[in-house]
Amino acid sequence: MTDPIASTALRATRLGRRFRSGWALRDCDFDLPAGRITALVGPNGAGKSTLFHLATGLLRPTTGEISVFGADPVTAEARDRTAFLAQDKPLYPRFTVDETLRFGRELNRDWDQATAERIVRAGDISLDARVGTLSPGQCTRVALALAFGKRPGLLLLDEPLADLDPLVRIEAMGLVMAEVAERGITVVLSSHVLSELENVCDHVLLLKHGGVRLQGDAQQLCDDHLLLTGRADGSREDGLPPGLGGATVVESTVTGRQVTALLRTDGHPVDALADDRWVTEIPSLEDLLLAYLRSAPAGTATTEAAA
Ligand SMILES: Nc1ncnc2c1ncn2[C@@H]1O[C@H](COP(=O)(O)OP(=O)(O)OP(=O)(O)O)[C@@H](O)[C@H]1O
Repeated sequence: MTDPIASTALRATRLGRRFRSGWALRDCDFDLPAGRITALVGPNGAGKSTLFHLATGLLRPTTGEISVFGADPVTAEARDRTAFLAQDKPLYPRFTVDETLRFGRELNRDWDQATAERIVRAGDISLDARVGTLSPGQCTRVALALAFGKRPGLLLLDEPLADLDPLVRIEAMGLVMAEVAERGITVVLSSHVLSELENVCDHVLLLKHGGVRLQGDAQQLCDDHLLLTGRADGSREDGLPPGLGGATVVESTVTGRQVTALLRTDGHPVDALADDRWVTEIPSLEDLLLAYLRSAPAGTATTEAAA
């Protein structure tokens, strides 16, 4: 039998963090599987950065616990295995690239100089260049070289590509994915660009108002839902037909006479949708995440002005 602790990279139990302004995270329970790429999604202020800071030991929980491969994030064991990259990459502009990598080598016992140099050289960046003279895309590459040079088991990426133009962004994402695939690194990636997550992530953690709203295997979550369109039924306010059985309405929008809805069915057939008035399909990951991000608390419908 697999050891559930060994196969879990990041685990939170009743995790909460309060600031003066209130709770940033509250009562969060989740397990992020090792060797997978998790999309960490949530609206502004949902608590994503707070979660990264708790996972790296930069912040301590107010309540509950968080562990990295079973260890407290402030321990050397956890720190050695974790690399963290945020949008504001903490590089010293006066250092050369070579000095920056030397800094990484001195701070990390298990440093992989060959990988770090390869990542830098692949971007045509001279080791003698001063960091302050590099473009944002080149700085990202150097920051990624530092992160991968650490040989991390867990790579935490807090919107590290947000300031890059689309082409550089695609290139940087390609670099991350190639390195991750080669080494079986666990990744938690936060991004507001949902279309980008679809191709790279196979697990999902969606936060809203400081709580876990959705989590699980990305494909399974899509399979557990139905995207539905059809002519609004007059018998319910949300335009959906009566008799949806055990299905939960995540979001429904009535536009004119048309209703679009996302239902959680957990794979069970819904008889009320069997007739040809309704078109149903498995949602894409982007459709699924958007519906949960937009949705009011369970069961509330939104009605848009008639077109
Ligand atoms: N150091 C801090 N001091 C006080 N409040 C904070 C601090 N850090 C975060 N918060 C508050 O905690 C809440 C969650 O913030 P957090 O930055 O974790 O959200 P986020 O999901 O990363 O948002 P974004 O997508 O905008 O980056 C917000 O209300 C924020 O104002």
